[in-house]
Amino acid sequence: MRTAYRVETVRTAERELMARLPEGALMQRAAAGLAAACADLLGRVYGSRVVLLIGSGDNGGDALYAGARLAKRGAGVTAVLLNPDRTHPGGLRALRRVGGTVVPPHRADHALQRAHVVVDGIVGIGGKGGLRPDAAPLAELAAASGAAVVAVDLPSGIEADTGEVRGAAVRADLTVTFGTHKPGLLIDPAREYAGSVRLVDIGLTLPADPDVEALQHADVAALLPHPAAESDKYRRGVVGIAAGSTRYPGAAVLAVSGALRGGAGAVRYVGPAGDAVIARFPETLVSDRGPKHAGRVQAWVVGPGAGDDAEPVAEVLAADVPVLLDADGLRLADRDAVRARTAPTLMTPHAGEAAALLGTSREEVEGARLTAVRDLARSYDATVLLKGSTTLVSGPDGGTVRVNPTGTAWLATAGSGDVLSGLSGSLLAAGLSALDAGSVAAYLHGLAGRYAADGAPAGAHDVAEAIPAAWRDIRA
Ligand SMILES: NC(=O)C1=CN([C@@H]2O[C@H](COP(=O)(O)OP(=O)(O)OC[C@H]3O[C@@H](n4cnc5c(N)ncnc54)[C@H](OP(=O)(O)O)[C@@H]3O)[C@@H](O)[C@H]2O)[C@@H](O)CC1
Ligand SMILES: [K+]
Repeated sequence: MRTAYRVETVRTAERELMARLPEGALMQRAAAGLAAACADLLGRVYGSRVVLLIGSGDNGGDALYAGARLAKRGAGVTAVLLNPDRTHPGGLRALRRVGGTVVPPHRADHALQRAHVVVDGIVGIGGKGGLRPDAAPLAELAAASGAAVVAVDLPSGIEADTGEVRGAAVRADLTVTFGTHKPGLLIDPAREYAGSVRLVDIGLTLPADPDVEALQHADVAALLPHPAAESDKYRRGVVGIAAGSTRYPGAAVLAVSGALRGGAGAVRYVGPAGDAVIARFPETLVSDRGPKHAGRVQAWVVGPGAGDDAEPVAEVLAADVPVLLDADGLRLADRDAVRARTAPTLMTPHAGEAAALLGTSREEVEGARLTAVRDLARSYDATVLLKGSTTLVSGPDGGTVRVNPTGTAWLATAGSGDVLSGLSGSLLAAGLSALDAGSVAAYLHGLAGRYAADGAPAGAHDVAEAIPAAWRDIRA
């Protein structure tokens, strides 16, 4: 599991550790890790040219000490001081002692143009808002220089706690972060600014519950349902799919295609697209009566391509089994009926649907995904999976939020959400909690999307067909 903690928690852990260590020890650990990462990037340190962008806090201190370590190994190091009077004094002394040079911001251009690596020590977890006017031009020069940009702790200008980007920010190729990931390094739009992320262990002791976590292969492998010897189809779970319409029969077919690959023992389809479903997947149990009379299921999926009929949504919400609400189902569901449910509910909106439910704009949701997913989960007392560039899953309490690490831009294709809802519903029927079903489905779906695309466009049905390969790889 990859975990991320917000700034307040990092600060507390930092204070506890600092009290037990000699002064400055923590910063030296950070600087050593940072210098090692820069050295790896440079390949050959001796004779290389490194430019440090230095703000007035400890983030700048880390960069200066790392610069001193590189200068000791023969790099030419130039520090650009944004605020000479408030520069970390020990770091500056260390750099000067080994021959590092210092220039003011208006003379940074020349050094930046010749740099191999630019180290962004403008601001770290002490920052608020986008870069200030004195720092923003340096970020632009760094981006234009062609040098590799290494962010110290996080790219300056992003919001560490939320992944928001509220103004100018540094675009890094590599971020060297200390003690723990910060939520902003895992969540878009900020994640895009971080490049690849390297974690340096500085010995922090962190609480059990992170703010954000990302499942890794081994976590998903442990959660995937596995049939026992005595399993029959009912014990493995039956998932009911109430989806599709005469206008959109394809949504039903795609949701069923996802459901068939999600571990449930059987898929029951209810709705007007039964003929299309049977033609493609003869193993489906098709019913032409409403969800209430369709027979027993262990979980329902309602909504993909369903049109305007609110009746099946209401019937499904009244069932005492886990329910997944997607697409039209989200629009047609009565909020109080969702809140009144005792069995788990999993809602799977994309940003536009989430915005409609929250009464805000799509841009607002995309810019503040972590806040949006938590707000929606609390407001509906449901688990919410917010689809998008970084898919997030929040439980009803808005506590630890899962971020999916396998997403790919190729998944932004028509019908891909229908496959995801069928897959998630199948995992719900197989007995996973709503949080696990949503995050495991997103993980498999993302991986399947990568396999299906393999560098070229792929349709939603290709993604569904690649799910078994993703599943096998995770279990391997
Ligand atoms: N935690 C740990 O365990 C460890 C932490 N360590 C390191 O310490 C870092 C935190 O250091 P920190 O607390 O000194 O704050 P930091 O990020 O340097 O920023 C403060 C300065 O930035 C300024 N500023 C603010 N907003 C700005 C903006 N938008 N644009 C431009 N400037 C802005 C602000 O200005 P002011 O408001 O004071 O005028 C103030 O001067 C942390 O990220 C890590 O690198 C490691 O050494 C060891 C282990
Ligand atoms: K930084």
